[in-house]
Amino acid sequence: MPGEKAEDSRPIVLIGPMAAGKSAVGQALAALLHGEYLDSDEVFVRENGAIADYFAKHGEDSFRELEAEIVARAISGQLTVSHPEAPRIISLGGGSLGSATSREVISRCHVVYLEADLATVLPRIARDTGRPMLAGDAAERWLALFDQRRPLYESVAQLTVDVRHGSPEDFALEIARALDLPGITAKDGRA
Ligand SMILES: Nc1ncnc2c1ncn2[C@@H]1O[C@H](COP(=O)(O)OP(=O)(O)O)[C@@H](O)[C@H]1O
Ligand SMILES: O=C(O)C1=C[C@@H](OP(=O)(O)O)[C@@H](O)[C@H](O)C1
Ligand SMILES: [Mg+2]
Repeated sequence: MPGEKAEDSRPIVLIGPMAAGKSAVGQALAALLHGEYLDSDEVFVRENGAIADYFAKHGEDSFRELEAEIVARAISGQLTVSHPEAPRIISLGGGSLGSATSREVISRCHVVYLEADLATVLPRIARDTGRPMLAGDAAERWLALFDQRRPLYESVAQLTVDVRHGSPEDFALEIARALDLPGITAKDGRA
């Protein structure tokens, strides 16, 4: 019908560096859209225990293999428990795009890159947050990994959101509007 937005069942996938807010924004977006929220790290922990413990026992390569399998299962709908037509919002771990398979798998989704900087994430990573990739000098590690991974984020992003100033709810609304999702108006978020 004229003026009506077409249904679009592609999942919305949030990517970006550690502590940018992928999980927080993903949850806010799922709440806004009455959709299902999935988080690759949460699935990993449910199935394998704490990420830091897993790294210590089995190493990063083994973590990445399992992470890529989880991403594939999440995108394909194998982990979905809600109504098949409910919007799906999937937050990925910051290092998941190192996998070429995962980059390929998410190319069929709305891919939203949460772009942050060190000043924004510093208060969030200053204490131990259970992220083994930030062991040692967390700020230095974050910057080095961001430098290395930024081209990957940029290469797959269909929408980039600057998350330096605002709340997860602000960014959720910004994403919903930018993707022109059914049920969202420019004014207040819901049709
Ligand atoms: N926009 C925001 N403003 C304030 N705090 C935030 C914001 N986004 C995330 N946070 C907080 O920062 C921390 C890291 O966020 P998280 O969503 O886990 O990041 P990611 O999943 O990208 O690693 C959490 O404690 C979260 O509540
Ligand atoms: O960037 C990374 O290599 C990692 C990011 C983490 O997820 P967040 O980006 O949600 O912190 C988690 O997957 C793991 O600790 C490794
Ligand atoms: Mg997260």
